[in-house]
Amino acid sequence: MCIPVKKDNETIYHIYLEESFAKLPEYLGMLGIRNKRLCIVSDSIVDARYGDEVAELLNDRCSKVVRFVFPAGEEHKTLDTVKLLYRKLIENGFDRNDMLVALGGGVVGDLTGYAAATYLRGIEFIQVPTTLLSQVDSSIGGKTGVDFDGYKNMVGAFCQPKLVYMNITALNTLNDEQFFCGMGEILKHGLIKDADYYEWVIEHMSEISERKSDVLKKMISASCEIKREVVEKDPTEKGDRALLNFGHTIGHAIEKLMDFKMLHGQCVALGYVAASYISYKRELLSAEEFFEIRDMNVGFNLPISFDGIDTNKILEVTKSDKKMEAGKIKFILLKGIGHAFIDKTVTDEEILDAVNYINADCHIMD
Ligand SMILES: NC(=O)c1ccc[n+]([C@@H]2O[C@H](COP(=O)([O-])OP(=O)(O)OC[C@H]3O[C@@H](n4cnc5c(N)ncnc54)[C@H](O)[C@@H]3O)[C@@H](O)[C@H]2O)c1
Ligand SMILES: O=C(O)C(=O)C[C@@H](O)[C@H](O)[C@H](O)COP(=O)(O)O
Ligand SMILES: [Zn+2]
Repeated sequence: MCIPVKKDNETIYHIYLEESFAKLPEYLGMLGIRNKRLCIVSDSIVDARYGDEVAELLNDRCSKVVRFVFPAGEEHKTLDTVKLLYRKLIENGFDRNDMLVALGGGVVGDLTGYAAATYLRGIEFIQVPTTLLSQVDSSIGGKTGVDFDGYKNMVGAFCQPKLVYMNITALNTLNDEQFFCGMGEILKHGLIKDADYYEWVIEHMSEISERKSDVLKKMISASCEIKREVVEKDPTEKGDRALLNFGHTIGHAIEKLMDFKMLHGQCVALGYVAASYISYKRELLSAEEFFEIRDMNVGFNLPISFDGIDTNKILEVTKSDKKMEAGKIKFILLKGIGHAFIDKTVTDEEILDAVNYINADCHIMD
């Protein structure tokens, strides 16, 4: 399956859904990519599983393959890691014609994309996403970047990949916690844009949890389509791309304050329960809709509460995220399932109330 992503009516890259890595050289060939130096960037876990296989496949296609591997985990999505990658590229004589290959989850993809955007003022890169989250979300749309002082994605650039190649069989080696993280962004896609898709995902909960490949294929391609449509219309987040940030305003604050012990997809899922709570209190969501959103997190092994962080601290960090405009937080709310909108009128009291709702230490959840 192939999904073209366009800019000004021209295809700028394709997203391929495959069942192995085998076709990667062929698609690179179709892009005219040959005799370049390639640097495969991976974290330690992905490199150990897939690094040799992918390097071997790419060997025939290029003049040199080097590998850059960093320790797995969000805490390594930093400028320090990017610096080590720049050094590796310089040591191996990488010039503007050469290319980076992001083989891994969203951490690898965001970091590699940022290095590609900045090394020699920009070289090409491709995304080979290996987690559910990166296949449905982070590999598409060209948001690249790293965290800074624990603040999420504070340093970054928009930089589009030349190709997104996903091997969905790689999802079989993901552990359950990481697999269900991807469901946070998938449920988000349904909640902000497509009520029918949201209901379809819920109806297929057991097949998804069992990782039935036909169902996963349908779900991944549907989510990729939703993300494609949003980023094509607004590639640099001047407007409606911000809808993809549903759940992230509070989610990013929790992620930081938990020192990345809670995973991105889990924090997003918690963040959208809080945002949905605000929507419910404003009577934009019915009680039935709100409780369905909350309870589906349980169904997909996603959290509905956290503990150990002060609610006021979350409000403070929320206000340091990127989504501030003229002192107001750009909040994403729902007006019914499938319809998200940007709202700049959410008050501190509403945020505190919503965060208290998901804060297990406040014991107000029924
Ligand atoms: N750029 C964007 O648009 C965008 C969108 C969503 C999320 N993100 C970012 O993505 C990151 C989260 O991505 P993630 O959830 O993929 O996390 P991740 O990259 O940390 O990967 C999760 C874990 O799974 C391991 N792993 C990866 N593929 C595997 C496989 N096939 N088998 C076994 N283990 C595997 C990794 O080594 C890692 O330990 C966050 O930094 C988030 O901010 C970016
Ligand atoms: O692609 C986007 O745009 C998104 O917002 C997707 C999010 O899932 C992703 O986590 C993104 O990195 C968050 O963007 P940020 O600008 O708030 O860092
Ligand atoms: Zn996200």
